Amino acid sequence: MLQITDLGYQYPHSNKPALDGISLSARRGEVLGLLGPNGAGKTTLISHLAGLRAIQRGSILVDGVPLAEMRAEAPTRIAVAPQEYAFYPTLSVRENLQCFGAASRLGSKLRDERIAQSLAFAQLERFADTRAERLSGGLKRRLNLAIALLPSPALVLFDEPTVGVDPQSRAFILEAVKTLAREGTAVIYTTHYMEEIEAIADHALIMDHGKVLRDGTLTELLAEGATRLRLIVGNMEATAACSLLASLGTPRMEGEYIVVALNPGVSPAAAISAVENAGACIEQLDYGHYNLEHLFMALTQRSLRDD
Ligand SMILES: Nc1ncnc2c1ncn2[C@@H]1O[C@H](COP(=O)(O)OP(=O)(O)OP(=O)(O)O)[C@@H](O)[C@H]1O
Repeated sequence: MLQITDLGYQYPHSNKPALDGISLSARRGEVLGLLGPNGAGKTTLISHLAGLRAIQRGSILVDGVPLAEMRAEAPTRIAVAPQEYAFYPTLSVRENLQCFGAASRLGSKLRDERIAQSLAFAQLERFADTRAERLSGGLKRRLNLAIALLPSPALVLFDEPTVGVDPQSRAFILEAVKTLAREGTAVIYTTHYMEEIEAIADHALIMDHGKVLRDGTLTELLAEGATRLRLIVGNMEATAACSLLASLGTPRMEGEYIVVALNPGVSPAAAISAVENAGACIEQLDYGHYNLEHLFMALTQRSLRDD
């Protein structure tokens, strides 16, 4: 549905690109999770899709048609549910939807139908006559969602939609996003919360410094983590053990532990033998597979939430 190829973008007066050759595709019926620490380039990417930036390098195609052309013909096919509240605070929920419905150029009959459907989807019927500014944080996010869905977009971009919402609304939003994809919409979902990606994404893309570091189905990405060995060695300096293990995987220190992501085909037994054959003893050991957080940290050397 959406094909981005080699997208590059550099802000004026900046000395490095915010996007540096991003390629990705999003499909109908699927959630693409976009993960990246602060400054990775997520917002710059989304603002391209929202039509707010002219393409400097590369291409964005929607069903084979260049984005700018598609936007001119059907401006409401792509919707953005932004991070910030995007509604009129002094209008009621229904008035907001009427207002955005008119702006989307929906005919009056279709508009009423879509308002009713969006209210129902976001479960805001009870609050239809409440002024938007009186809603709780979670309900405000749901109003953002209802507004984004009003024109039945084919692609919806969510920019960290659960930041600062209560757990109940968060669960509701995640379920709504999944339902949306199941009903055939293409969804791109950016977040700092790894567990949200694990809960709802079909594909995930990890980006940093304007580049894609990994792209794959969730199963592929989690399998890629290879075996992760965590150990404490005795009779040998940890730095020496790390140098020894560097031929079998990627070691790093995590507190008193050495954590090694083993290279493909290297068994935990081989790593243990290597350490023991060099005269060290293993004082503590456990091993398992990466979760998305481990993979993310191994790729970016950063935590998602170190901001
Ligand atoms: N208006 C701007 N002018 C110059 N540089 C900018 C501007 N906006 C963003 N940048 C830079 O572009 C890079 C990508 O920023 P962007 O906001 O797209 O990242 P992000 O992944 O959305 O981060 P966050 O999670 O903090 O929203 C960063 O290095 C940032 O400093």
